[in-house]
Amino acid sequence: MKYVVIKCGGSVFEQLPPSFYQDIVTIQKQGEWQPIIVHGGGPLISHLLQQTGVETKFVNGLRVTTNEVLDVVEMALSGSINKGIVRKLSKAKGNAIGISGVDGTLFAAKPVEETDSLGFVGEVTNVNTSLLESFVTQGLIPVVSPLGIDAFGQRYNINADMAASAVAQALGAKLCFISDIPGIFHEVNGEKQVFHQLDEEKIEELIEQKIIHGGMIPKVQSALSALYRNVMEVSIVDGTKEHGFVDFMQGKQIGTRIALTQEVPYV
Ligand SMILES: Nc1ncnc2c1ncn2[C@@H]1O[C@H](COP(=O)(O)OP(=O)(O)O)[C@@H](O)[C@H]1O
Ligand SMILES: CC(=O)N[C@@H](CCC(=O)OP(=O)(O)O)C(=O)O
Repeated sequence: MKYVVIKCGGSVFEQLPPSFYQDIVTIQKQGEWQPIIVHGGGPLISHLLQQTGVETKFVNGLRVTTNEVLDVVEMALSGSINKGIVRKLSKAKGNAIGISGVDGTLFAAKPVEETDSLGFVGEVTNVNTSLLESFVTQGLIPVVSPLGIDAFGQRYNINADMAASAVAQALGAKLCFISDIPGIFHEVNGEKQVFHQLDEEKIEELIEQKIIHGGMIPKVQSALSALYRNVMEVSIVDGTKEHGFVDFMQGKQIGTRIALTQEVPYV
């Protein structure tokens, strides 16, 4: 079975055309590629936290997550957003199942390395691929919210780009990040110029120059770790454009494609 993991960013939900969901259903029904959606929802989480008067802070694109924040993250991602996507796919005559990474230990998780100052921010240590495969075998499109769980039942908030990358790595899938920008760009004389292709060296340079910043940092890092481990193709695609996902599937030049120039050290 060939899989394509589609990561839908919270930044773009409101702007996605109905054709986006129809295209996913069409690809699934054609049968060659099985879509799996992993979604974010950062803006809704921030909005709800603001409404409840809880402070929210990001470090290198990752949200500092206390237990209080976790409650809101779970409610927003595994509730409202996850079920909203399932309904939209259903409206597009698709059959989807919405689950969180906690269900069936889809995402076994541990605290992210580097720092413990991020609180309950996790990274995926294992993906329960047989669970995903069993849904797909039944003709369902999995829609996954990025929370994980450890052996002690502790839940973690996982950046959705990192979660999508982990799924793509586990399945050897293609990976498509759907976001609200035309691709990774820099500004030249006030005009946005999109990089159509980037490799690991250029990405490092752009992060150092702060041209890549904020939420784009975990996205490019997730893209690179996917390419180092088993993922054949990664692009960042503009979800606001009609049929961007189909163009990606057809290998057209669209958004920013990330590709390695150096040899993959291991697969
Ligand atoms: N060089 C860059 N090119 C494009 N977007 C960038 C760049 N650097 C930072 N960004 C930011 O990254 C955002 C996309 O990441 P994020 O907010 O996490 O979105 P999503 O919810 O789609 O994952 C863009 O909206 C933009 O503000
Ligand atoms: C640890 C961490 O930062 N988790 C993210 C999870 C949601 C997410 O990644 O949403 P987007 O894809 O819309 O950015 C957060 O709390 O915002």
